[in-house]
Amino acid sequence: MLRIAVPNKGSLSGPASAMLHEAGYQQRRESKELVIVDPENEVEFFYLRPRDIAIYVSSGKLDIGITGRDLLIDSGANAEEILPLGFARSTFRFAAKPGTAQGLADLAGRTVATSYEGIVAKHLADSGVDASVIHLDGAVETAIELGVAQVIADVVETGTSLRNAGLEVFGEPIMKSEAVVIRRTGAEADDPKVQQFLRRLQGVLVARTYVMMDYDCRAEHLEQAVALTPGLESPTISPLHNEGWVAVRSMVPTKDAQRVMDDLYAIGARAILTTAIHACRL
Ligand SMILES: Nc1ncnc2c1ncn2[C@@H]1O[C@H](COP(=O)(O)OP(=O)(O)OP(=O)(O)O)[C@@H](O)[C@H]1O
Ligand SMILES: O=P(O)(O)OC[C@H]1O[C@H](OP(=O)(O)OP(=O)(O)O)[C@H](O)[C@@H]1O
Ligand SMILES: [Mg+2]
Repeated sequence: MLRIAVPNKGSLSGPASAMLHEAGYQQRRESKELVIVDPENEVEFFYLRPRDIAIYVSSGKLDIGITGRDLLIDSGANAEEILPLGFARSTFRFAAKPGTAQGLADLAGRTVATSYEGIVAKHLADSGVDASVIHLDGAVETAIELGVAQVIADVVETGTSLRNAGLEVFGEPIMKSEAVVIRRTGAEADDPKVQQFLRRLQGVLVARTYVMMDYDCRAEHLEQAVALTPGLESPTISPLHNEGWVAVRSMVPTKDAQRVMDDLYAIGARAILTTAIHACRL
């Protein structure tokens, strides 16, 4: 049975369970459940604190886990990212009161408050900056107002939390993060159970990213049309009863679908339809 760690709280928890559910796996029904078995899919899910997941996976007791890239790196655990999942996207940045710091050099001799001590200490050491780091569990934005630190390093998504605290980011982003699937570094790469699990999640990612597009066009416009809708491999072309016309079927990135439909219409394509993809294996 494949043993998988799933975040039990915070920004990663809901979207991770939703993705697993979409991939056909059973998920827990209430938030107090710690472990569930999905016998049909031969998988056991362990609901763990997001910060602990890399540690469990690196110990080899669990085969794979879902966590944040920033949490994985911060943990320093012997685990590696094998599939980015596209949710819980954020950047990790320094911030301070406006006008008090412009770049890394301004950190020298100051105190940085953060929940991600591992990332910050390494970044400072790599940059040769001598600053102190103080660990706080959360709500680090308040540390400056309360005089515990002059600078913070924290997760930034919309920037609302920083704005509310009267702070501004400075310097280059320290890293970009999103939810990722991880496994123990050096674990057997082609374990068929792991590969099947990854294919299912990749199927969800594709279903979320693409729509299926169908349309009819005149044969003489086919090359132009196909250039607009090249698909993943190559589009399917079928003859129509009306001579000189063909039907085309191709996968199109959802974000481009409306523009592609306009462009197809402009070259004379008609009956242009898009439909959602619910699941797929590439
Ligand atoms: N506002 C946010 N937007 C996007 N991703 C976020 C946000 N806050 C945290 N994350 C991401 O979630 C992961 C942290 O999960 P964790 O559960 O520790 O924190 P949280 O979501 O802030 O929850 P909490 O602090 O309530 O426990 C990290 O990968 C982080 O980048
Ligand atoms: O840029 P934003 O959209 O405001 O999002 C970023 C904020 O979200 C998270 O905080 P959370 O609400 O989880 O509280 P925490 O600081 O206690 O973790 C993170 O720690 C930032 O504070
Ligand atoms: Mg948080």
